[in-house]
Amino acid sequence: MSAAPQLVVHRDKELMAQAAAARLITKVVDAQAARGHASVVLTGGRNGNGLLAALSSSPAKDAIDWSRLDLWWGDERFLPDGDPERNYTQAREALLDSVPLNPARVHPMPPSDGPYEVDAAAEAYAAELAAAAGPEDHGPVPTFDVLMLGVGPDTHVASLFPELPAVRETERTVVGVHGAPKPPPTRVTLTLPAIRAAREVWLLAAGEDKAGAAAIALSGAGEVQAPAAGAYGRSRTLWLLDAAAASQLPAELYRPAVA
Ligand SMILES: O=C(O)[C@H](O)[C@@H](O)[C@H](O)[C@H](O)COP(=O)(O)O
Repeated sequence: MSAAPQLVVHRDKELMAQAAAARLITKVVDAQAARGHASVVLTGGRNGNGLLAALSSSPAKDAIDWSRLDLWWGDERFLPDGDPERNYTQAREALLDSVPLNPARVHPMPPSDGPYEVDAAAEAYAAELAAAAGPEDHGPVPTFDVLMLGVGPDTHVASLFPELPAVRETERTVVGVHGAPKPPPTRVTLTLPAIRAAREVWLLAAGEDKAGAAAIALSGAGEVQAPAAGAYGRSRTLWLLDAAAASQLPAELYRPAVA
């Protein structure tokens, strides 16, 4: 488990998206220089897609060798392929369709109109992760360089919602979710053990509606009641917030600059 979470607070959500995109470019470029490739887990939602859109418009984006980038997803809404509400569809629109990725290295979670019902889809994705893991990895999941998570106002991350079965999973790396409080109700999600295989976990929280969730998750809440509290990386856990989302943090965690 990494040390205590690090916090970076930006002026507003637009700057947070731009700065997080720049941070991701640097992280991927460094990983590719060090290991010849990089592995990133994307997240859905406004903050996650905002980061991808900011990256798409960054003049530095082609410092990344897109052909040597592995992309995975932290969760997916279990909908038909191409559905505009799928995280994969939204990531393609925000960035992926405009960069020269190697399709063999892009790993969307299965859609609902494929060969699997949701629990089998989760098993299939777990098998894909296990097949990509090597002897140097920690369990049946590749060691992701960066795993990004949007944070819900109820402190959910990926599709791990407070008190529901998925957040309590300690063995499987991917599970199906039934009855999610955030529509659509049926989803596929990485579990906390899979999330914790990442070198770095970045939690994205911008907007007033995330202030309570950030305060709860960063003030010692348990992971079942506050899943974001259980999301940490092997070497780093980084919260990327804007001032609005940081507005309820205890002073010992974040002291706003005097205006
Ligand atoms: O499928 C999803 O909806 C996302 O993966 C979900 O985990 C999202 O990241 C959070 O709900 C935050 O979403 P916002 O950034 O839109 O608040």
